[in-house]
Amino acid sequence: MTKPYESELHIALAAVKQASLICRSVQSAITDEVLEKKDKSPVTIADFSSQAVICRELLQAFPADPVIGEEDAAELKESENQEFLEKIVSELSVAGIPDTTPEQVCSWIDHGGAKTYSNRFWTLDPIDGTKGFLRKEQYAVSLALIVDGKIVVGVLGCPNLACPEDQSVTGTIYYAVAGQGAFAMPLEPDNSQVSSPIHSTTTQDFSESRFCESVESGHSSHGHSQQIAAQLGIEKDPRRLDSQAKYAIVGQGEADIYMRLPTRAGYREKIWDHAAGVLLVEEAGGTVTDIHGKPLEFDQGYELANNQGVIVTNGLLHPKLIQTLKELGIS
Ligand SMILES: Nc1ncnc2c1ncn2[C@@H]1O[C@H](COP(=O)(O)O)[C@@H](O)[C@H]1OP(=O)(O)O
Ligand SMILES: [Mg+2]
Ligand SMILES: [Mg+2]
Ligand SMILES: [Mg+2]
Repeated sequence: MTKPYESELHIALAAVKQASLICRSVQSAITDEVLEKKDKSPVTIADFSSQAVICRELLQAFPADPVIGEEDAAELKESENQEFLEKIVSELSVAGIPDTTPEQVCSWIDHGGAKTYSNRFWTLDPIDGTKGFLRKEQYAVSLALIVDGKIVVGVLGCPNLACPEDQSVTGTIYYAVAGQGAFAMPLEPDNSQVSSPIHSTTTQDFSESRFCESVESGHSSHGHSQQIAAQLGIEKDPRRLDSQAKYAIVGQGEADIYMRLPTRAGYREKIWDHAAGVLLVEEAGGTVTDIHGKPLEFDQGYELANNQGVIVTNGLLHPKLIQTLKELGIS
């Protein structure tokens, strides 16, 4: 008997793996090849290459499924970016992807251009933590399937994160299917037999807990997290790392808490920055809400329009943390 979403998981794992290996190869060679987006954030050859290969796989396997991805090919089609596009095409062709013409690559990328909610869709962040990628630190390739507003499959490729089972191996793929648990396996070699379950911690005492947060103080208020830590008696130094790798760190019990505290009231989190990570942590035994303690709503389009910030814990620490945010006037 097949398990629910078995074929979706199989395709998602293969796609994220392929993209993660391409990102890894671009990262080892990267110089200063960055395009600045309209919101001034960076995007690289690897972001576009990753979105292209994952959308190509999804298009072949599930042609009717929309993909709400972070990137689109509009800027790549501008003549001044022709050389940049050529580099993406060449990266994909070196990786053995057939039919790589500039037009085909743009059309794969634009397959990820859906922006509105539907009852079954994928959401994709081809590189989450592009700034971490450029610093040669942490980043993640993140893909999730959402059905009727619920995250049912989540796959997170973390090419620079040590494998929980064997710290000498760098590069881990995490995955979860709703109701089936959360797992980690090495990105290489290709052997899905070696996947092992991950679990969040059972820490109940804040003085023994560790939290993680973004490296970027513009993405999450470090001042507020320090205030919360002082109030709750958290003594350990926070771990700062880029991307949804933070969800993996809580999911595998290396930290008890991940705080993402709004820096400005108007910012709305994007679904592709959270979906895979949320399912991973929930299936590992943890809890995810916004700063008000409300569940994240993945049926609002490409943004978490009804939520502010994100709080992730092992579950046990959740109520007190949410209460403290309120008491300190942060939520
Ligand atoms: N003001 C902001 N608040 C929260 N997250 C942000 C903000 N600006 C950008 N981001 C997103 O944070 C993610 C990186 O997370 P982290 O800081 O935890 O590594 C990126 O996906 C980035 O989006 P984008 O990909 O558009 O740059
Ligand atoms: Mg992102
Ligand atoms: Mg991204
Ligand atoms: Mg980005």
